[in-house]
Amino acid sequence: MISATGLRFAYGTTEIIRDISLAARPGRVLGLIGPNGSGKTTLLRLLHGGLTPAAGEVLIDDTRLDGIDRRTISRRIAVVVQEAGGEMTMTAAEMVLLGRTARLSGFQRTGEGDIAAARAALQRVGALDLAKRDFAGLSGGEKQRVLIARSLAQDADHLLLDEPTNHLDIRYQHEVLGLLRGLATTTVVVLHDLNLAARYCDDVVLLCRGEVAGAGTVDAVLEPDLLTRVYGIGVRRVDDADGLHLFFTPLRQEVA
Ligand SMILES: Nc1ncnc2c1ncn2[C@@H]1O[C@H](COP(=O)(O)OP(=O)(O)OP(=O)(O)O)[C@@H](O)[C@H]1O
Repeated sequence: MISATGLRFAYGTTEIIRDISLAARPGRVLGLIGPNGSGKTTLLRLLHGGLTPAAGEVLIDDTRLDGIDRRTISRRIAVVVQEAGGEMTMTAAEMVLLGRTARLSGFQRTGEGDIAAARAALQRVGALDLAKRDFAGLSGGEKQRVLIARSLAQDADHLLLDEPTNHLDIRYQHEVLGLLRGLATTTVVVLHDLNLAARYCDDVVLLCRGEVAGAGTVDAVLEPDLLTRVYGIGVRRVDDADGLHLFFTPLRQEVA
């Protein structure tokens, strides 16, 4: 479980996160949604210790995050962030193996079991055929799947992902999010696509200018009036046997 209470964070004098509290539970997917610049990435970084809050606290299974050493954090929390991996010279399989390294202690080296786990993770994201390819030479979507495989190989009990569907084609968007949905981990995912959030998240936190504009189940938060207020776009919602679906229409602009 990941819980945060009264989080505040500022870049310089500009407060970006204003008194945010949330709870993410094992076996559930919590979506962080909200307009550009509303603070989703900043909040995600606060949740894995990439940034330190000015106030408030983050608990990982009842232990304060700032009291857990870096090594334990990197074993227990797997993170998939935007543009990770850079131009490092390694194969896709080696990139995924890095997820296993986080689990090893001291002078332990990766062994047969780690290689098998890395292969299994690549297979789960449909990327086993990329194993021997140079990571830097992969397409954006291929890299993204390899990085998700790395986080799965880590076998952490907490999984945080920043826009994991970025660069993925429509099939892999659904496959990857469907895969996340089936995990026993505590999963927190930043998503822009509200229909994907509707389908694959259990709960969502809707951010607006660094504050929580709505939090709860997908059904409760993805309400047209609230979404129109936060995003400034017309929203129509249709609920059917397949779940809830949102349709968007630009609001008419008043021209001065
Ligand atoms: N390193 C930084 N220094 C100064 N301001 C920053 C920095 N990183 C982010 N910000 C600002 O903090 C605010 C929140 O950014 P953040 O990336 O958390 O938003 P977001 O909701 O993830 O946005 P997006 O949907 O566009 O990815 C934005 O106004 C952004 O310009």
